Amino acid sequence: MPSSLPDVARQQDPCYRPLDQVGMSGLALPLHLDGALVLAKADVSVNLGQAGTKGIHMSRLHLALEALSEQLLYGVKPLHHCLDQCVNSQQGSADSARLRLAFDYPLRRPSLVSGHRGWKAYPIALEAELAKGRFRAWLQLTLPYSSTCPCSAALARQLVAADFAQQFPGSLDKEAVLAWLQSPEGVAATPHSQRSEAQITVSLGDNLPIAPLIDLLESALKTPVQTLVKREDEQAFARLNGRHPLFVEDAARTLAQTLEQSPFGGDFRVRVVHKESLHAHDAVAEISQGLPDG
Ligand SMILES: Nc1nc2c(ncn2[C@@H]2O[C@H](COP(=O)(O)OP(=O)(O)OP(=O)(O)O)[C@@H](O)[C@H]2O)c(=O)[nH]1
Repeated sequence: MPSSLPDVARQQDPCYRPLDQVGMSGLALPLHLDGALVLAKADVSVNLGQAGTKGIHMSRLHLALEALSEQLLYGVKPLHHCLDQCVNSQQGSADSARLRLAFDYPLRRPSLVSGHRGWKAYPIALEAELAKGRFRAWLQLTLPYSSTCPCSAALARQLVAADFAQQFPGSLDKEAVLAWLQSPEGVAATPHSQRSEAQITVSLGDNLPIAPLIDLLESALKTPVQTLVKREDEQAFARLNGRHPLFVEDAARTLAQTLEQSPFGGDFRVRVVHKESLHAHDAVAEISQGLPDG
């Protein structure tokens, strides 16, 4: 860099106090993640621990991110190396760095029974910090799923049973029952169900198990939102919702137990949000182990 150029960021003055974090936010960064090319929004920063220094070498953080985008991310090591570069590039004025990479992770999901499949994008964030030599990383992911209210399901069944008894006293003519059930006045009640979200944070070891974690948690929830649906798939989905109704308490406990019993079971935080079709508000629940509440 020609030394003739003014370098305002390097000005020294006793009035310049240390800063907790200085860096860049919202930088567009393509990432190569185990077979998927994603476009991330990157936030990166270092602390400015040296009093009397005006600014950091901002471009050097950018250079570290550019180097990260050229690597294959099969684990968290490249994140550690990137943060190392950010700290070391500041010539002793920084001893910690933070990184957040937020992106949509595409996965092709099979239909329930029809043999088709469709893409789904999962909101993911990778967070990492290097603080005085200690590296830690976390994976945040959001899983959309369907939740059918267990109480509403029981109330609906009671109504349908009562209508049945009234409609078909004594005999049970199967054909007649089916015709009635398919008629507009046949199904007197359906439980309320709604789009719901599981917001999961897990601490990471060396690996970056995004797809395996999604598979594990979706199979635990039983009713993830679907991609390509034929009528046979929709009927199978109706059966799954009927068989596995979920309060927010059930969803939070199921996900926490699944994480505890899995290889990913380090520190975690589970927050579930049911965007209730019964209310104008959401039902929420949270459980965490080793991580601060959200
Ligand atoms: N520290 C800092 N730099 C900023 C800010 N906004 C823009 N920049 C610019 O970031 C550019 C790159 O910063 P540097 O890394 O210092 O660039 P450089 O000095 O040419 O490169 P090095 O010699 O490697 O430091 C400079 O032109 C700064 O003016 C800011 O808010 N803080």
